[in-house]
Amino acid sequence: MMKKALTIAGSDSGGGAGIQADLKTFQELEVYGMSVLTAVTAQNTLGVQGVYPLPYEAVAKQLDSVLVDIGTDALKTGMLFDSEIIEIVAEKVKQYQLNTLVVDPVMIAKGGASLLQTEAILALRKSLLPLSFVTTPNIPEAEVLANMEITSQEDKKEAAKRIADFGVNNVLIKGGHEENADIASDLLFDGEHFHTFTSKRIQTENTHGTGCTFSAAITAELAKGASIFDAISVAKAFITDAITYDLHIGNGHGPTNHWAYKHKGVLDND
Ligand SMILES: Nc1ncnc2c1ncn2[C@@H]1O[C@H](COP(=O)(O)OP(=O)(O)OP(=O)(O)O)[C@@H](O)[C@H]1O
Ligand SMILES: Cc1ncc(COP(=O)(O)O)c(N)n1
Repeated sequence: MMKKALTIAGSDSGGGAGIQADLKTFQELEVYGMSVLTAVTAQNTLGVQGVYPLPYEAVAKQLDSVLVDIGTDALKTGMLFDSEIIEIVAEKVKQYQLNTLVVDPVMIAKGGASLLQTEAILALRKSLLPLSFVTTPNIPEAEVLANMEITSQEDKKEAAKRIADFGVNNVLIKGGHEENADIASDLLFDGEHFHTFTSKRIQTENTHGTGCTFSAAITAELAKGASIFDAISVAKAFITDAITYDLHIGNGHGPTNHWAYKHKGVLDND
């Protein structure tokens, strides 16, 4: 039977990040994709022109509709906007006993627009992280969650441990923002050991939606029953291909190519 994955996130009208990136990734990795919208953004490759949160009732109702009838094998969160939405999601995760929760703690879009109110950090730490199987902060997000600066590999390890202390089983700190490195290296702390997942760093402006796509790929693989290690390995290959075959769409930071992982052969022959 086809496995199911749910994303709880914001809409990116430009199609590169948010709900749209998640559903494209679920489709490519062959799981049945479902979505609960938290907010609509007016967004393109140049930035975010508007943010419109949905009524709280709409978020709760979408969750009930999906979970009462269809259920899910894994779920992820992206843009959650404020603490009230975080509390609703946490309640529903408990109510429906959902164990395979991936929290991508989206805070700020590339151009600087806020996708999470500052007051919501506490709710993220106290209510959602303790219910999570894995969280995938980038470096600035890890700094906020762990309440420390990260300037070295040792700092990264310390931040991962501090975030794990909130009660999340696996912490994966992504290295996409280490722009001076010649590799893109992500650090996993599984509560006991550290592992790194590394690829070459690709020189491109077209990295809109990398974080969303990466966490969606992890979610899809977990839904299919993969271990955390195998899920991250596939997701790393998926995002590396998606960035390698980036799309030159729009006039700013273009999106990645969700099609590339499974269709490299066709793209190479183009
Ligand atoms: N230029 C790059 N070359 C190769 N891999 C990259 C590059 N940029 C990011 N990645 C990889 O993409 C994944 C997402 O990481 P990143 O740190 O960019 O997430 P993010 O900051 O949440 O995304 P965004 O920058 O889109 O908000 C990670 O596996 C990271 O290593
Ligand atoms: C609706 C929405 N959600 C999330 C992101 C962050 O995207 P990313 O960190 O993957 O670039 C975004 N730009 N828009």
